[in-house]
Amino acid sequence: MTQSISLTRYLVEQQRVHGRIPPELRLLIEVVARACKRISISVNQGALGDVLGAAGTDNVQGEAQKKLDVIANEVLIEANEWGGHLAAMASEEMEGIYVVPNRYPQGEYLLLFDPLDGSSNIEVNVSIGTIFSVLRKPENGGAETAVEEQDFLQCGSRQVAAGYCIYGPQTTMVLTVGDGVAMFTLDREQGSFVLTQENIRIPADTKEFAINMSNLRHWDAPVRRYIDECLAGRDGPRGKDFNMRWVASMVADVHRILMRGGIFMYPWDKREPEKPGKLRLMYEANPMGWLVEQAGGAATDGRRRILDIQPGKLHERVSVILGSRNEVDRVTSYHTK
Ligand SMILES: O=P(O)(O)OC[C@H]1O[C@](O)(COP(=O)(O)O)[C@@H](O)[C@@H]1O
Ligand SMILES: [Mg+2]
Ligand SMILES: [Mg+2]
Repeated sequence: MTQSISLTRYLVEQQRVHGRIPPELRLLIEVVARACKRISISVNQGALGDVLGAAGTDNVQGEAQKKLDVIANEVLIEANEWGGHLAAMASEEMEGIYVVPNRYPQGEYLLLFDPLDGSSNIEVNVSIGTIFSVLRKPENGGAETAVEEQDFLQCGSRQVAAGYCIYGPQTTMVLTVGDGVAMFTLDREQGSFVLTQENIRIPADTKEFAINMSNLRHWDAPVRRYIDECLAGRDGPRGKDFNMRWVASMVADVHRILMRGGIFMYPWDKREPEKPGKLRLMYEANPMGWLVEQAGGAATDGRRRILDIQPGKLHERVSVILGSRNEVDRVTSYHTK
């Protein structure tokens, strides 16, 4: 019988054998994974646990919060604030950054998260997830300097770890520390994440696209052209039929793309022209963009590599095109030519 490898063992090997991550980062990822296990329990309780429905509050983006958005946010903060690995956290559900209180040991990392992605799917029992990104606190004055929002405004290419946990038929954590993408499935009997796939690769070509088609009339010409060509199928310029999937949980759509390829798009559209996109750069597009690149795919906003975008603010939005490399390159070329 082959021995199963837990997330903890995988991370210890990344640290000790391969020297890819320092011990503090390993411990930080383990705490995030523990928090995700806790969130998974709440998600599974559903109607039994009084966790469904609206929280009755709005977040900083003016979106109505679900009870689970708030619960997941609290779980992540409580699990991480006393561990000693973090200087501060930022979340989709909090307007400003959360600086680790000085009664707890201070660390060198910054953690960003979308505590519950795909909130519109909570009540209908469709996959949702937690997305996270880890940056290093910039060395702009030593460990004693107070951390500020400005410290978070780093390009995605500076991430030191990123991942998501999807709460679906299985609870699965997908992670990169910059050396490929690994997947861990939660073994509920053992209570631990077990390595179930390493070195995930996204095929360069695909016949599957993911976009919210109801926004078609609002799209810009390059996106419209790309989708029109897909819809024309084998009779059109692409010479092949395409399939469409849209879960409306970015975690679930990206997970499918990591497992079997595809392209995901949430582009800029004319409804709110001053808004660059719907999705958030720092805790949705950056971690997902890095995972996809680490699996051999690509991620752009139509013109720029997502990971090269310099954020101007914490909750910055961005247009997102990611997945199978040849398709992303094609849509990007439609924008730039
Ligand atoms: O409802 P729409 O417009 O299809 O948008 C779906 C997209 O919005 C999101 O739900 C936004 O994330 P949140 O649920 O964290 O706000 C993505 O996960 C998803 O891809
Ligand atoms: Mg989200
Ligand atoms: Mg969310």
